[in-house]
Amino acid sequence: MTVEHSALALRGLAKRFDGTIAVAGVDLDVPAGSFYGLLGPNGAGKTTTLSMAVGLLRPDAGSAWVLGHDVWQDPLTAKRLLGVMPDGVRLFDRLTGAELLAYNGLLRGMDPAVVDQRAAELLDVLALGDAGRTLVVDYSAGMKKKIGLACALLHGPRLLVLDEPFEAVDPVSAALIRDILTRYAAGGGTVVFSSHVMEVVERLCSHVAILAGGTIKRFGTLDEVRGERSLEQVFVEVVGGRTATGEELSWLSQ
Ligand SMILES: Nc1ncnc2c1ncn2[C@@H]1O[C@H](COP(=O)(O)OP(=O)(O)OP(=O)(O)O)[C@@H](O)[C@H]1O
Repeated sequence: MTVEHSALALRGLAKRFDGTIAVAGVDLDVPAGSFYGLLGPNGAGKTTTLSMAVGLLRPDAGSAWVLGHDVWQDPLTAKRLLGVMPDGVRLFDRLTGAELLAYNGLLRGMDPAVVDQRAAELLDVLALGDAGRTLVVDYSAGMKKKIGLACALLHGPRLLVLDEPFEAVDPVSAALIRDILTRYAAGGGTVVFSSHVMEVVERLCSHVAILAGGTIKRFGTLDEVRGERSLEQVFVEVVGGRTATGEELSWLSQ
């Protein structure tokens, strides 16, 4: 697949922090219209890869393109097409949800009337309308994920990149986020998200990549990657999980 035909294309992305190689040369093509899950254990390099892919962290080497636009050479065009929910949801959190959405929309140069209308709809659909004057800093973890998603969706991006959107989210909010993402993808949008949760990835994704030790170990459609097995089995095999022998921690038995 060529860079022009992918919603997101990564070539040779690499990043080192002091002595640690966080990402060791990632190539990936995310087809337009796909729902792409990036799986990996803690420390695999998911956040670092996605941050470089969306223009938040400058790579040591490599390039990223959003719908054919180079994220680092032409960031304005790429970022217009892109909605991002970063890890840890770095938000301006001394604002209410409505204020935060207004701030985001106006920063993007959107018409204030459109921002107001979309913000009200997003707050309503994401069940954040009742939060009223509550500041985002006082939101629960799940509410912060939802307002982060609302900020990412506000300008109607063609590609959504979400870092751990389901982490620390209760089942009701998770179902809501899933529904919104499914609708977004059905409407022609492309979603890339990182996760440790196999069940969510298996349920939602058309494509999956497994990242470990800073490189992509497997990628393809969900069926190509898991074959006859469960995604969890493939993941554990690829990542090299440790199996308990039963002899450790014997002092835990009464
Ligand atoms: N700012 C930083 N400074 C130093 N080391 C970092 C920094 N960011 C990430 N690393 C290191 O790079 C590696 C990859 O981290 P990264 O956060 O990308 O992994 P991850 O797959 O997102 O992990 P998790 O699932 O735990 O969030 C880790 O070894 C991490 O300690």
